[in-house]
Amino acid sequence: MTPRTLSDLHRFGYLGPRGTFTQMALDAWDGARHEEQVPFGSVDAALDALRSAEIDAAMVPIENSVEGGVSATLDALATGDPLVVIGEVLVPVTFVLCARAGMPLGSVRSVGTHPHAWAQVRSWMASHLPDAVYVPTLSTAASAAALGRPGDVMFDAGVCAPVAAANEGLEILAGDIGDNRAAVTRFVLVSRPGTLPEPTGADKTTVVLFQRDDHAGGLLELLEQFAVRGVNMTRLESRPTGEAMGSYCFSIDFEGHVQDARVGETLMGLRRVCADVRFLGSYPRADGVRADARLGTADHDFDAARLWLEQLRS
Ligand SMILES: O=C(O)C(=O)Cc1ccccc1
Repeated sequence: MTPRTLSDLHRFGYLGPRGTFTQMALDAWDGARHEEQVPFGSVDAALDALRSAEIDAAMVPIENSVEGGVSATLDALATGDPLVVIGEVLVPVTFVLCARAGMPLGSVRSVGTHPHAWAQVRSWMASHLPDAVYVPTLSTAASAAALGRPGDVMFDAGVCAPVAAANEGLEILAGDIGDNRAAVTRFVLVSRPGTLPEPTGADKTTVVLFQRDDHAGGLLELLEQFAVRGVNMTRLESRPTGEAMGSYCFSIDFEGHVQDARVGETLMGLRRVCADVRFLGSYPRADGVRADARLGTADHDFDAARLWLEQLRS
């Protein structure tokens, strides 16, 4: 199979509608700015469209600096037909409270937004609208779109990005209502296997690990595969597999590219001790931070050790 390159991607799906933070991430991705952008109502819908080749790539939220992992994305990537991450984008998030014209802040009884946005404005809501009922929506921009449509809506106000409120001609009741001004969300660009970005020296790799069985030291056994090869992890989450109570898999990001010797050795070690290792891609880091190979873990150290062993054997 000829490997696809990033320039072969032309139809980009994203968690919509227009005005989501995910669309901002897609706009920030150079290769997508002048290509077709297709909004989807949910992360699952976007990833299903990718699996059925309706689109070439999909931008989805994966992690927030305040709220942690986006379970819908982590679970959709851990199961089903394989997909791979080919890039990441970091977007600072700023929330506004908006409503149809003529709705004073004091009359707001219910607020619609995405669960991750709600979690990030909880303190502001507790002090300004303590009795407001929360109504979950599929995205932040979906709450603004509902308020912008004629007819009844399920809530009085929405929490979204300023651009989503402007798109729908809504009034801003309060700006910058996030509890943590430094909140950043990480989005990943996902494609089908066959696209593997070249190593840059500042890369990340994502895997999901499924253990063989539950035993004392089982997690340690996985972690030591990274430790002994000097591979630094940047995210570790356990997610239920859904098979039985207490059955978990581990979703892990770590520094390095599958082409790096220490990453290759780590993956082989994991393959030996796990029931299954799902490779979810190697891709350039959004922050460009280069990984420092600890003494004895650079590519040439592994090459020299292999040569030494070959000499012993001959
Ligand atoms: O709903 C959106 O706008 C999204 O892109 C998902 C999301 C929600 C809250 C914070 C960051 C991303």
